[in-house]
Amino acid sequence: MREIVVFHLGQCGNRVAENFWEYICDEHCLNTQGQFVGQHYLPLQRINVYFDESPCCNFVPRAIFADLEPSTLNYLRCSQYGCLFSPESFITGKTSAGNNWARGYHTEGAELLDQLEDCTRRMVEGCDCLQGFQLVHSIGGGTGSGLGTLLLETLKDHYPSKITNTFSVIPSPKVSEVVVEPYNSVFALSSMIRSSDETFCLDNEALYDICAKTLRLPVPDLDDLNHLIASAMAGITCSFRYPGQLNSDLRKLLTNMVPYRRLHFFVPGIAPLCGRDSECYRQTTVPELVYQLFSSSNLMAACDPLAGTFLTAAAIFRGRLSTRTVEEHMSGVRLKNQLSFSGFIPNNVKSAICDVPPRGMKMAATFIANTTSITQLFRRITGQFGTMYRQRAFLHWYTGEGMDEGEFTEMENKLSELVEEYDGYREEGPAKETVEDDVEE
Ligand SMILES: Nc1nc2c(ncn2[C@@H]2O[C@H](COP(=O)(O)OP(=O)(O)OP(=O)(O)O)[C@@H](O)[C@H]2O)c(=O)[nH]1
Ligand SMILES: [Mg+2]
Repeated sequence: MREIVVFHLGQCGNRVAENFWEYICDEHCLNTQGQFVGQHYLPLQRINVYFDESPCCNFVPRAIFADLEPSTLNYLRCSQYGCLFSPESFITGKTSAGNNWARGYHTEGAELLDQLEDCTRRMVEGCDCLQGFQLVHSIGGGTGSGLGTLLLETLKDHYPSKITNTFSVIPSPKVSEVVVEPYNSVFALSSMIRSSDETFCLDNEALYDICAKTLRLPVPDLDDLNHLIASAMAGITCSFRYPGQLNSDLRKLLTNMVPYRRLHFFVPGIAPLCGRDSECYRQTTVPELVYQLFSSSNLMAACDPLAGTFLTAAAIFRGRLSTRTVEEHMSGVRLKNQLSFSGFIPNNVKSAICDVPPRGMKMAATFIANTTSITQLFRRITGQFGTMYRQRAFLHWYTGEGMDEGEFTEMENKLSELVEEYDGYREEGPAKETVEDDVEE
């Protein structure tokens, strides 16, 4: 079996953990104790990807939870699924990194690294054939961002042949009022260009807009955002968890989605969109799912795909659907749409069907896009970074933890180079006439 070890770091990472594992347990028919209560064999077939089977025949998530402050982990332990997790996989410090990347990377966070490494080694030793690591964290704070960066770099050193995949929550002023988040984000992102192989950008800005505009929630809270994140993570990991051909493990995902090593920042999307307490607001059909997948209001990063070029894309449909209908509509989008797809990567839009729909739905779909329009998100963050840095604002919090000013410029430049690289692959959209011709056909 091809196992994955999952890390949840910091407040955000551990809050998302609660939703994610609840979702996964539900899909694989595990109760809150990790006992299998299903009727069929299918949910068990690849359960080893995310779970270890304990001697008492229950399944234990192969996950490690760490935070510099104890409260988040205590909360997770006391949650409905709290006793599912092994007590040995919880690692805490005494006080938070105070939204300071440098405290997570250089000082306080670094002190937890040994424990994290030990715990990882134990888990890896228990694996038959580890495929890689997944990290769930936010990049706006101190622990998930700073310790997360440090952990990714350490994993790359110790396990160079394994794949590192992150689910990274990008900060937005719509959700958080902490001013130094652009600093923390640029530091984390600039390291992740090398230390992560695949990054799913979960942008609080876009998630907030989905809640407020599409789901019409009057005051979206973090649980609402996390519900969307968990749905996307379940959809993305569905191809690892159920038998199938497309992107069936982390390496295949890498091969299909990353044409250039550094350009591995993906925009996920899901359809239909549902709130955590509400049924999906209408029945869907395949054409509608496809339409929604490609629309910017369903994407979980605030960027407009019309403004960029798709380098690669993958859509995973769930439910009992006809392959032909799905293929027809997917290729229809390519032809009839104003969207532009990279001309020099043939077959860069892939789709697959998993027979098992998410609980309570007839059909659903998840989208993963590697699009040059992700630069809109990077520009937003570097813009905020630049404004503060030119004024030398809040620098002492970082220099006090051992950073020097040169590092600020260096990391800002790394991210700007990445943006330029993406821009280099942007192509002009299809000419107006060809679009109209295709529609008439
Ligand atoms: N979507 C989502 N975002 C969150 C959540 N919790 C925090 N955030 C965002 O994450 C950023 C702050 O990071 P945290 O995860 O709270 O920080 P941390 O990793 O615990 O680090 P320190 O508290 O500084 O030690 C802000 O941008 C928040 O908006 C959550 O549950 N869901
Ligand atoms: Mg915290």
